[in-house]
Amino acid sequence: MTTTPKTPSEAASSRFVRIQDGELDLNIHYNDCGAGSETVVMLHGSGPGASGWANFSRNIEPLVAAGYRVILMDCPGWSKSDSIVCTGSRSDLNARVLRGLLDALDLDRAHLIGNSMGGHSAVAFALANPARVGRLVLMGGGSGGASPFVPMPTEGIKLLQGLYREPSIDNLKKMMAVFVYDSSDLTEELFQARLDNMLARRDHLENFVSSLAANPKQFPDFGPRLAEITAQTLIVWGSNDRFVPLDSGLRLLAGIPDAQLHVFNRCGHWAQWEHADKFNRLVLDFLGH
Ligand SMILES: O=C(O)/C=C/C(=O)/C=C/C=C(\O)C(=O)O
Repeated sequence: MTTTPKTPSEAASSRFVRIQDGELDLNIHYNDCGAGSETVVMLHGSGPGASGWANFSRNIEPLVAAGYRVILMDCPGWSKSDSIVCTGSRSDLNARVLRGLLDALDLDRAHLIGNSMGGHSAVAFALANPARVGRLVLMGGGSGGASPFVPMPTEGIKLLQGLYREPSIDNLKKMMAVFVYDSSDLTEELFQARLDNMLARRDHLENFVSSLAANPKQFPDFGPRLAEITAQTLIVWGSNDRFVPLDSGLRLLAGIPDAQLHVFNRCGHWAQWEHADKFNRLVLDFLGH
């Protein structure tokens, strides 16, 4: 009889690692779930109060049950990881930290699933460490750069930056209303958890604002380098994404040689949450399970 691997709780899977690389010396938090010969790393988005565990709450269990080891890395400046002012490319900073984490865990290679900033960071990692990437899944992100169709910064990013500057429940609700297609799915419990996460780390909020002031373009445009990506790539987007518009996904599709794009209607910036069941099936099929 086979037994389905169980997903541990956040507390039971919570770990820290110290990453030292050149001028970087950071205590980084991650969750380590499941066991398997293949590892999937999930990288969260850049919203205030985001974390790997919160961004991927609907996706961890199916991957663990399918036999993957799932690692959720909290990027520097989010959740229980150390805070930082980032004056250069945040995508590349996160990629360096991820390389340090994989080294510390003795992992040569992993599949990467990145949401928004996590997608930008996954692409930065794939460009710098091509041999260490299995397959790439990019949702609502993968490269910075301007949209020819939508005013930039987008309405969602303006609300996100406003929330960093004035972290209040009203500003959180304003941002979340634009974040997903159907905001009736958002519960008071979810708002409260997110607000608690934000307010628990005011240093992260202040450092994000200082980072933006020092360098408004935290996520560089990888457009000219996308053809270098050798990993098979699944791009997933919501057609109603008001944070990072769908044409960014089309640019990734045009640039990454071995890529496919799946677009959900009635979906905003959180495809892995808004269409979790279909998203999980897509990803498991793409990864080969
Ligand atoms: O500015 C960008 O290109 C990226 C924006 C984000 O990463 C926004 C992400 C928001 C979340 O995923 C969140 O959970 O708040």
